[in-house]
Amino acid sequence: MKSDIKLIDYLAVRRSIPAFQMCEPGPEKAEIEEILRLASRVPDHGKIAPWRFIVYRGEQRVRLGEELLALALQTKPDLSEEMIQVERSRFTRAPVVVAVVSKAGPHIKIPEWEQLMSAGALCFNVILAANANGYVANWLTEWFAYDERAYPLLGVSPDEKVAGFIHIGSTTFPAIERPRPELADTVTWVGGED
Ligand SMILES: Cc1cc2nc3c(=O)[nH]c(=O)nc-3n(C[C@H](O)[C@H](O)[C@H](O)COP(=O)(O)O)c2cc1C
Repeated sequence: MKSDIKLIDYLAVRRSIPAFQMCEPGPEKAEIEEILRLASRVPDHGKIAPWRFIVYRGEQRVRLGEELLALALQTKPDLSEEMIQVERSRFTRAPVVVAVVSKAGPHIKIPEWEQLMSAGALCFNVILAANANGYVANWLTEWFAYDERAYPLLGVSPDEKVAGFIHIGSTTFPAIERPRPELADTVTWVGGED
């Protein structure tokens, strides 16, 4: 169900819901397309779209969990039973997982850093667009975002980077407020302090 909360009220309370607190339903294909279309309206210096999406849905998420578990066992053969279940369920906690993949690289005009930041902004915009469509979301990376052995399984090329796996679904858990930084600790005023 689409949210009609006022933007300023939304921003005042916005929170992620952890992936392990998610459940069905997730967005259908047409809703996912709407979420990704809205999210793509992100600042992008040079209009080069240095990123792309991979959408993981359905039974393929089970396969991915098993393959990630096999990789995790290669690294640590004595994984506890609890961690085996954690690895297995990496892609099944949420009904839909969207990878935001950065294609940043050398460009005649646009610094690579700016291309990476656009991918980060895109991750957050996927969260906003999912929330606007009535779903909760969570931006995770986890070990396999940084392990190139996992890239072929995930459909990521060796010259790409994973900016985030955005988990999208529903929840029965309330969003609990968390501490936020004090402005005094994060803002430097240059003139006009009073
Ligand atoms: C780039 C990035 C990667 C993250 N990766 C993880 C992760 O792998 N595991 C985790 O528990 N949280 C991770 N987080 C934090 C979660 O997104 C967390 O739920 C979120 O920061 C909660 O804040 P919010 O409620 O204000 O959105 C990551 C955050 C960012 C920005």
